[in-house]
Amino acid sequence: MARIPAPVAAVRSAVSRGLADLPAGALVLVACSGGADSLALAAAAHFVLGRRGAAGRVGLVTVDHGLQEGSERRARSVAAWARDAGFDPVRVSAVTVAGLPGGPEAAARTARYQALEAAASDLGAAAVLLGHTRDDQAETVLLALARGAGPRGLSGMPRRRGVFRRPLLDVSRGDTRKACAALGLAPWEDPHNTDPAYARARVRGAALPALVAELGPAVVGNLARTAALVAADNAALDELAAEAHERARSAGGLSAAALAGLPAAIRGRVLHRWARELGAPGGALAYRHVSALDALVTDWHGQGPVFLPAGIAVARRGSDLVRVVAAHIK
Ligand SMILES: Nc1ncnc2c1ncn2[C@@H]1O[C@H](COP(=O)(O)OP(=O)(O)OP(=O)(O)O)[C@@H](O)[C@H]1O
Repeated sequence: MARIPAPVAAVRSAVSRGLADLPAGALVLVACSGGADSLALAAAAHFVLGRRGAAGRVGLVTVDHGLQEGSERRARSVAAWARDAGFDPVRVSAVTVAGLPGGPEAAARTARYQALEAAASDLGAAAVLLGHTRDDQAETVLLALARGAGPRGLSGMPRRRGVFRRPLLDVSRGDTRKACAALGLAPWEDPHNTDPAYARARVRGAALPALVAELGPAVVGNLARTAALVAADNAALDELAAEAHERARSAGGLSAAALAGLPAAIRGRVLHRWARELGAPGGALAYRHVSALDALVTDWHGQGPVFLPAGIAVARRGSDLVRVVAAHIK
């Protein structure tokens, strides 16, 4: 029997581990752009679930963002390959990106995840697989470090969230490419991946290779491992903060005395949670907002209210932090 090339085996075993808990007969969808990562993922999911016989069901969804010349053709050709290869069901989801908030990259991502979630729910899928690799995770961590993101950003992409799973977070991009080559699959090259207009493309093309050249190839895996370690710490601190938040509630808002006794890492999280609860949107709530709230607790000298995004104001009244409306601000 011919030996299975090592990169093919690496991708298959990662997928097999990532799907081990799924019940027999559950439908798994692969989110496939046609790029090397998700093509290798699709081939591996097909193999792994195929071995389960009638108990393994694997479909494929490809999203047409309609942003690039030829995107419809690409989506059709990924779908045609999938049907030939035996994926069932196969769906092309066309989305409208214009009008969604954020830059073009963020808007495309939002539209894509919505379409994938909708496909999972229409088709009754138990999981949607994404092809993010160890290299993608390392890039995410580096970008998060560079913009001063806290532990939430440094946690990188989760292995699972809702219906989504990322079974390739321990597999290198080199291996997904080699797996495609070994299987005779010709991946689509996304021009955005090398377009220097995108920060991620510059990290991929220049920043991370420079770190690897200076510090050695282990940097990529080490950055990805940092994400996993920080994610575990962060989850534990979030849980402690949720409990501390309940204890710090007072009739009017939050008790400054209860907050003052907390470690800074927990206090900051409680203040962040409370600001979200008051209606401040997560994306707009920044470090400086939470720091200003914190100063109402730890550096109280009669300062005025703190203004949060979405027109929310918080002031200290006696020993409490309370939400105030503009008319009551003195
Ligand atoms: N147009 C699309 N249709 C379906 N799934 C997509 C699409 N674009 C991205 N995805 C999913 O999101 C994952 C991450 O995509 P992204 O473009 O950020 O990274 P990538 O490393 O270039 O992935 P790939 O090599 O698979 O294109 C992909 O691996 C795939 O699972």
